[in-house]
Amino acid sequence: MGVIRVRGVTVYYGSFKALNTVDVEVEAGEVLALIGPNGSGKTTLLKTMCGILNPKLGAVYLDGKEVHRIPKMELSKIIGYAPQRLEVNFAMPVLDFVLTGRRAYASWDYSREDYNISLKALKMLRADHLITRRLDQLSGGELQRVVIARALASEPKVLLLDEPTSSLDPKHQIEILETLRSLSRNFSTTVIMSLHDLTHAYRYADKTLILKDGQVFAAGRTSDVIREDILEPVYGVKLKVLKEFRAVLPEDPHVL
Ligand SMILES: Nc1ncnc2c1ncn2[C@@H]1O[C@H](COP(=O)(O)OP(=O)(O)OP(=O)(O)O)[C@@H](O)[C@H]1O
Repeated sequence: MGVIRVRGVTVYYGSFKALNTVDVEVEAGEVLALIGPNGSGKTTLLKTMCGILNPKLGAVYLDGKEVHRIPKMELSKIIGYAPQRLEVNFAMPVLDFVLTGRRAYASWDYSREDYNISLKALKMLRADHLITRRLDQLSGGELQRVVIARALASEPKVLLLDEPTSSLDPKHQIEILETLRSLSRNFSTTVIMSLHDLTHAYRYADKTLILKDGQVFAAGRTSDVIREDILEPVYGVKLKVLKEFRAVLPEDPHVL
């Protein structure tokens, strides 16, 4: 459970083609990094994978079933999505918000188990001290951890995360990436995340997909894809892949 196959997916916003015949396969328990410049289609691909957007051509399959044919409630138990931007009532208390990740399980009210699982998700994200706060009282990084906790609260087989580390300090970045990796290794959770930090992709992803202008520029095992000759034409900057540190850095033009 948790196998994702994206086949020939083409997505339009009006007449603009945001994704063009994208193919990718992710096995259960794998971590896939989606990388590429701003506007290359990462968010669009994540939203298509979780059924928010409909492809004009092609399809996304989850364990062999077309995602758009799976009833929304059933799908929300299998796929957890942590968006980059939230569209919610920001006056909502943190715990109530995380509990919405359990909506598909609740009958008419949340059970003790729903509360316990939500609290466990907040603990995993080191955010349980925030349960009495409201969303509008949180810092950017605190809110980001709470949003990821909600995605975890549905105990999904597939986790889709849109730039999960973008607002976090280095310690919380590493903690979240380690948590995601341990979910993949220990519970076979499939993790698909868009990232701008190429070092994070290099260190934490089994596979990497590079998007450029809505098309797959390169895809495969991360060590085969994170290469200077592949990344430089995508980003249009000189980059150094430091294998011994498993890091990717822009070259400093001021160092001769
Ligand atoms: N609702 C929309 N209507 C029209 N165009 C859109 C919409 N959402 C995104 N786009 C366009 O589709 C393209 C892909 O956007 P997307 O958000 O998927 O890129 P991204 O790779 O996630 O970018 P970023 O790294 O900046 O978050 C961009 O050119 C964007 O302007």
